[in-house]
Amino acid sequence: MHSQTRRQNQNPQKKQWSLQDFEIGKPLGKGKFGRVYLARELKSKYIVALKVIFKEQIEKYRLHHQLRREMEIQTSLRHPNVLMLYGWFHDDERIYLILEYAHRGELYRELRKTGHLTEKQAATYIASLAQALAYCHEKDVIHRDIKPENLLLDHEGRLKIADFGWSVQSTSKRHTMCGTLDYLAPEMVENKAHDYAVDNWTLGILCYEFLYGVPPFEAESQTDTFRRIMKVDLSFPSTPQVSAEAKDLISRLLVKDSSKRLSLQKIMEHPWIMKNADPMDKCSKLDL
Ligand SMILES: CCc1cccc(CC)c1NC(=O)n1cc2c(c1)/C(=N\C(=O)c1ccc(N3CCN(C)CC3)cc1)N=N2
Repeated sequence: MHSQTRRQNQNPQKKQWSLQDFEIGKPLGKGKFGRVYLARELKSKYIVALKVIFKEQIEKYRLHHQLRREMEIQTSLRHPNVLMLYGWFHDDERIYLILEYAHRGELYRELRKTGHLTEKQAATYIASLAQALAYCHEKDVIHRDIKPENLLLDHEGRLKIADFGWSVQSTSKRHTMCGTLDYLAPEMVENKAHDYAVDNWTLGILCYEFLYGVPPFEAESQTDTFRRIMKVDLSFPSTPQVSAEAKDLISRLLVKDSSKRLSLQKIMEHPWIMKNADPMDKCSKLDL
């Protein structure tokens, strides 16, 4: 029996999408394995982001298991700060992911444009990330690759975590190396077993970068960055002016012993977050 009809029979209610269901708009961005386009689903007129990934690239880098895992994980997650994967389809050369459209694009562009964020913006994004990660950890998902490039903003300035390419269903302790260096926690740098707490470390890195415009352990070479991470060589520049509460939160996250890092719950209750985060978890005041 043709695989299409067999799959159709297996779960009849599941819609089988195809390229003919969409009107493709402007390209929104491109990554290593493909591009993302604005698209409109013809019947519902619903706007989505269509991410096109070339099969040959996936085969070449032997990433089909990782892509399958990313899709299974992202389809199973439903959270206001996690970019939704509505569905997917493929043809001979390409795989198409039907993704939620984030109207304001990548957060790091906002960061590069303004140099650094205000304490209110930074606290709002860290609170959103802590909520999204608490939700992911409840579903046994460790993202492991939270960095500004993987954070998008919707039309209201609400943060959306995208690209679960490096995330894993945490059944056992993980050993695989991944992500760029600046965001790696010491236990990952040492390629030791690691667990959820790597995402807490990364929140500390991101909070620092939101407020100062650069990650805390940036260095000329990878070796120096490794060394600074392992030493937790953390220092706060005198400009821009950052509150003592913000520095307190960062110092409680960038702790080498992963068991001593502030928990996601404690982050949400931290005085700096309580005072500065927008309870509606969006920064609509952003002048984008
Ligand atoms: C293939 C692309 C890719 C590779 C790797 C990782 C990721 C996740 C970030 C992605 N992107 C991805 O999956 N994406 C899923 C997405 C998505 C990307 C997206 N929007 C945009 O990329 C975007 C970019 C710029 C934009 N404008 C810029 C100029 N402004 C004045 C107006 C607004 C508006 C929207 N919506 N869902």
